[in-house]
Amino acid sequence: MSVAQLSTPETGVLRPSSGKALLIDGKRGSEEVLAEITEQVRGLDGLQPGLAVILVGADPASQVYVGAKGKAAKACGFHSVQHDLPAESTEAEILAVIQKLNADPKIHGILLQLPLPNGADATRIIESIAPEKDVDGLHPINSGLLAIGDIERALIPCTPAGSMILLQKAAAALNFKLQGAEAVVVGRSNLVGKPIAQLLLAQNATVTIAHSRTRDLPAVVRRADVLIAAVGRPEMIKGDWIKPGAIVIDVGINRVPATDPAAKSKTRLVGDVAFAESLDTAAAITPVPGGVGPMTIAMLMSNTLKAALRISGRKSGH
Ligand SMILES: Nc1nc2c(c(=O)[nH]1)N[C@@H](CN(C=O)c1ccc(C(=O)N[C@@H](CCC(=O)O)C(=O)O)cc1)CN2
Repeated sequence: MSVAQLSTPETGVLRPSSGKALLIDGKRGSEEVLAEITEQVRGLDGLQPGLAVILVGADPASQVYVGAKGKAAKACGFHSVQHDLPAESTEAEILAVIQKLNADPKIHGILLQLPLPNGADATRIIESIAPEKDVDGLHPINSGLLAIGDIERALIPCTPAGSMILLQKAAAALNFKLQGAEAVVVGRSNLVGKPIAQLLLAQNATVTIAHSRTRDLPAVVRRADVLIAAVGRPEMIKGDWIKPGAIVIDVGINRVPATDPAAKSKTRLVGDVAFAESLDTAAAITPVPGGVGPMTIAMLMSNTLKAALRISGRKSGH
């Protein structure tokens, strides 16, 4: 099924030709966000938002994502820089780059692409980023603001922020109330699971965070009016786990071998949810690719603009 063919200009929520779930179009959602940012930047007299992305090592997927971030930044009219560091860089070397960027008045947003090579821990490096330039929203100051519900002041991690926009679009299209809804988040990462749980709480949803040690995960998922799948395991959540009428936001982006031997690529992307199996049960679902992924990059631009406006004193915050 081709998502592009099914696009409806009004909502960005698409009706597929088979099954009954609406498809939530993240590509379209991201284009809307990026167009709005580009427009705002044109009107910023004498202020050019600046984004710096640090890539340590040469992971091919990370190289693609970092490249896409730079391209989006330039398309929005931002000043964009990329720092490529060797995989064997020491923590002190990465910290030295961050210190320079913290002090650089042309840079308003700093992002360390994750994961670091060889599973290295990024905690101390992230903590060295000036909180007002932490456009990934991972510094403890920003996660703390989110945890206390101060969403206005926090810089919010990009994937959760983008997921919430798609969820709200689907809820509006279905006349579905998030307030009081049972939301289940599968995955407890600092990048996605925990922040998205906080954002759902802020919408007055009743939130459960499930994870690899959760007892009877299928039963927990079956309670979900809103399901956020962020486990990073290809198609782990089966169609018969989905509650009829649920809104499903699939954050997983997993590369698996292609099933069609005639396919151009030897691999294909799938989410954490068995998509085809879920179409008849869910009320709305994000596809992979073309769902949450593109929103991640759009929300990074949104955070960079927000940071630039605050740092330059044009908007309050922090
Ligand atoms: N510091 C960070 N590191 C990582 C983040 C992050 O938010 N901050 N998120 C992911 C990777 N990521 C951005 O960094 C990202 C992943 C996927 C996409 C995307 O648009 N995916 C497309 C498919 C692309 C493809 O063909 O491979 C889609 O889903 O349609 C954008 C950004 C981990 N690291």
